Amino acid sequence: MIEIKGVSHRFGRTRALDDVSLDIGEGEFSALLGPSGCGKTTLLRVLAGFETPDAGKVTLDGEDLLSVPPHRRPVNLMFQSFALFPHMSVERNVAYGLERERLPRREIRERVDAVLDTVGLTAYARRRPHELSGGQRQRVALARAIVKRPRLLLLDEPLSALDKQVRAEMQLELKRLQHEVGITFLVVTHDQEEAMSLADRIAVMNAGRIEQTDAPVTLYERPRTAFVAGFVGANNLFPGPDGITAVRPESIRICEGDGDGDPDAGGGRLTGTVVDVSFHGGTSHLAVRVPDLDRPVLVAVQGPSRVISGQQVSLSWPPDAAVHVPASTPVSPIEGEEP
Ligand SMILES: Nc1ncnc2c1ncn2[C@@H]1O[C@H](COP(=O)(O)OP(=O)(O)OP(=O)(O)O)[C@@H](O)[C@H]1O
Repeated sequence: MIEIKGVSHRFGRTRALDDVSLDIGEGEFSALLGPSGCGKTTLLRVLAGFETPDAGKVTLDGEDLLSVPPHRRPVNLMFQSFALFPHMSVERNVAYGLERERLPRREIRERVDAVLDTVGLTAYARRRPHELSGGQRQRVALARAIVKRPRLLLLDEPLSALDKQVRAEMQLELKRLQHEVGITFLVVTHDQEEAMSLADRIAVMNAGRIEQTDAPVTLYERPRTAFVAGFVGANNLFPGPDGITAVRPESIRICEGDGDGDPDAGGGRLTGTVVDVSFHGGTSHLAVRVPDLDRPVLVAVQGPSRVISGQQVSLSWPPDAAVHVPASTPVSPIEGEEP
């Protein structure tokens, strides 16, 4: 549906977008994932029409989108801050965009009622934003974005203002909604767990570039760059002569002592000292300091850990647990500057 091809954009010497290409299919739930400042918001702004890129093309169903003014694009951007009108009731907030389009009153009424029902806010239609919880305000913002029936809904860090529990609820809600309304969603987040739980496909961005676009499981199991391996989920990155070997914490077996005779060894083996153990309910996380490695090795085990801090342990993993990625040269988003 949407094709982004070779889009680049600079702010002064900052390369906010550097030759970005991405296809988004109809009805897909995609995510742009990357650290702060990597260009995610700039790409959304390009799609919404608030920024004109220096180079590249964007098409919607094969037609140029960049020459279409923002208010004529079938694209809606939902902001981080929700930007609700404080003096208007929930239903007026939701109706506002349709009133501006001068739609017949009856149609506005019907569409607003239907969308409030979809987001579960019918009982709150007369309230003002300050009389709502954070999660409810989030739903109003969503209702307002969906009621206009855009082809593409862009969501910039949609859940960042919510506390952890409401966030988890709203993640489920967002997925259900997307399914129900059949609108194509593109969400921006710097939270990899959120991207993994929401999206069918994730584009991982780093310094203005997309490093890999894949389904969450593929990104996790087959990262193609060291950045993706380190950013998507916890990982151990071991430098080697011809690249980096990435081994997930849950793939590492831990044995007390030097581990002689461990039948699983074959991928790799290291010995070290446990420096931290933390219990997370279903799993425990251990940090093991290994001579010659800058960072402790992370190990995840099921349930409580039998091993305690200060103990000598051996770590091993089977050959198929190791993913080899090229040692990427770090890139700087600032033109001409050393990273
Ligand atoms: N209007 C602007 N003028 C100058 N530089 C800008 C402007 N907007 C963004 N930038 C720079 O462009 C780069 C990309 O910014 P962008 O807002 O797209 O990042 P982001 O990935 O959305 O970050 P965050 O997660 O922190 O919102 C950053 O280095 C930022 O400082």
